[in-house]
Formats: sequence, C-alpha cells, structure tokens
Amino acid sequence: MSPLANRRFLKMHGAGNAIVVLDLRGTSIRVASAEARAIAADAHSRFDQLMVVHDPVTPGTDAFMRIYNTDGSESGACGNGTRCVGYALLDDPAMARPAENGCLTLETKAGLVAVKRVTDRSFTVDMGQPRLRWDEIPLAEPFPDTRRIELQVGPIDDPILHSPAAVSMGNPHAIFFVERDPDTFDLGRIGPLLEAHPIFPERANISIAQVTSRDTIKLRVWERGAGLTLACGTAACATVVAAARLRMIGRAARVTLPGGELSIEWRADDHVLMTGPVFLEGEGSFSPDLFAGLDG
Ligand SMILES: N[C@H](CCC[C@H](N)C(=O)O)C(=O)O
Repeated sequence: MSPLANRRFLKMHGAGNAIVVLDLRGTSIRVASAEARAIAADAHSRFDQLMVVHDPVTPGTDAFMRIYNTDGSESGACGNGTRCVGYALLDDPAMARPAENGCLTLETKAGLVAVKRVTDRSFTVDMGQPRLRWDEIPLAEPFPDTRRIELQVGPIDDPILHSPAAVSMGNPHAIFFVERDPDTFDLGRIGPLLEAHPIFPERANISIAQVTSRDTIKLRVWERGAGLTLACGTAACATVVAAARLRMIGRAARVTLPGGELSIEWRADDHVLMTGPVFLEGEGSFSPDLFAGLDG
C-alpha cells in the first residue's frame, strides 16, 4: 500500500489557484509523479499544484518544498502555493510550528523563498530574484535580449500574438503583452501549442497580459503542467518584471486574474515580493484506493 494512504492534507486555494498541502516532515516518504497525478484526478483532492513539505535540507531553512503540477511534473516555484504553505506551517493546528518573527524560509529545487503572514488570510512571499538570461529561463536559443523573443502565433504576416517576454521565477514564463482584453484570445487553444514549443526546453507557462495603467495589469495564464488556472503567482511576478523591463509600468503593480488580485513589487534589491490571499477549503485524507494499481 502507498505510504500516502490515509495521510491528511489541506485543500486550499490562493486567488483561485487550487492547492493541496501535504506535510511529510519527519518521514522519508517521497511523492511519485504517478501518485501526484492520482491525487489530482480525485474530486476530493484535485489540485493545480500539490505542495509537499519535507524536512529542511539547508541549515537555516524551515522546510524543503516539492511542487507538483496536475500532470505530475515538478516545478521549482509556485507563488500561490507558497502562500498556502505559509498558512499551513504558521496556522494549521497539526502542521504549525514556532517560526522566527512569523516568517518562514522555504527551500525548493530552484532556491529559497520566504513567506510571512500579513493578516490572517493574506501572506507575502519574497519570491527571490528573477532569472533573465536566456540560459537561466531556459530558452533553446541564445537570445541576448529576453525582453522580447522571436516567437509568434498565427499567420506570419498577421500574427495573433508575437514577441513575448521571457522570465524565470524559478520556473519558465513567456508573457505576450496585448492591447486588447486578454479574454478575447483563445488561450485554451494557444496555450498547449506554446507550452511545449521547442524554444522552451523545460516547457513554459504562457501568459497574455494587458497593461491597463501604470500600476495595473490584467492577466490570463495557461500553466505548464496544469492548463488554464484562475491564478498563477509566478506568472504575475514574471509579468511585472517583464513590463517594468519594457518601461510599461514602474516596479510595482496590482495584477488582476480570474480568481483574484495579487500585489507584486520588484524591489530595488532585485527581489520580487508577491502579496495575496489564501483560502482554506477544508481537509481530508487520501483514500488507499487512490493509489491501487500504481506502479512504483
Ligand atoms: N505550473 C507552474 C507551477 C505553478 C505556478 C503557479 N501556480 C504559481 O502560483 O506560481 C510551472 O510548472 O512552472
């Protein structure tokens, strides 16, 4: 039987991004991709991202966090999920442990992030520094200027979308800036075509953004490994960085997504701060049946 059977999880969302939080600290259990897919497929534990909390690896950090998408793939970052983990490790009766001045340092395979409570249902995450060089994003070709890369959708002489910005927040993002409402684009059709485009050796999250003022952006996202979601924290961060690099905004903006609003600031020290809501929907435990017949 899977060691995940009967383990407790929190069902949450961050601005509509469906998140499941699982605490595996004190165990050597690792979640296999097939197990993550099985959890995502279950109505009670369906998620856009599964956030798994493990014992800390690097001294001075509070936990190591593994992040799984709906398709079982792993990501180095998840902004909305990190806020939910902040709630779980600071406020959940079973998961909470004392934290230095209410701030947690979490490690992922992409680096360190820090999360703290702002109010009982709002958290701020220091998402670290954006990665802007082509080989850090990564891209398959050496674009010297990643503020606009050569990629387009639609007829060569009249593209529907073209020249996206490329940014990594620990995970790869391509952001198309458009003049009209992002909702008028069929991202459900365009997203999967671009997610797996050869220019993105690790695939990519695909965003369509409209800068609506010097400090407001309307954003729609097709997420790598999860599809259309109601919000994507790292995409919001990547979009603010990209828009600031293109001088379309200052260094801070309110980003409106279908599931809610996130406040993003690209601080002068190059760290990107994201503030947004968390919602606890409930808790549950994984039925053993979920993992029946899974190999490995
Ligand atoms: N799908 C993303 C991970 C989750 C990002 C998103 N949910 C967020 O809040 O940042 C990826 O594979 O890079």
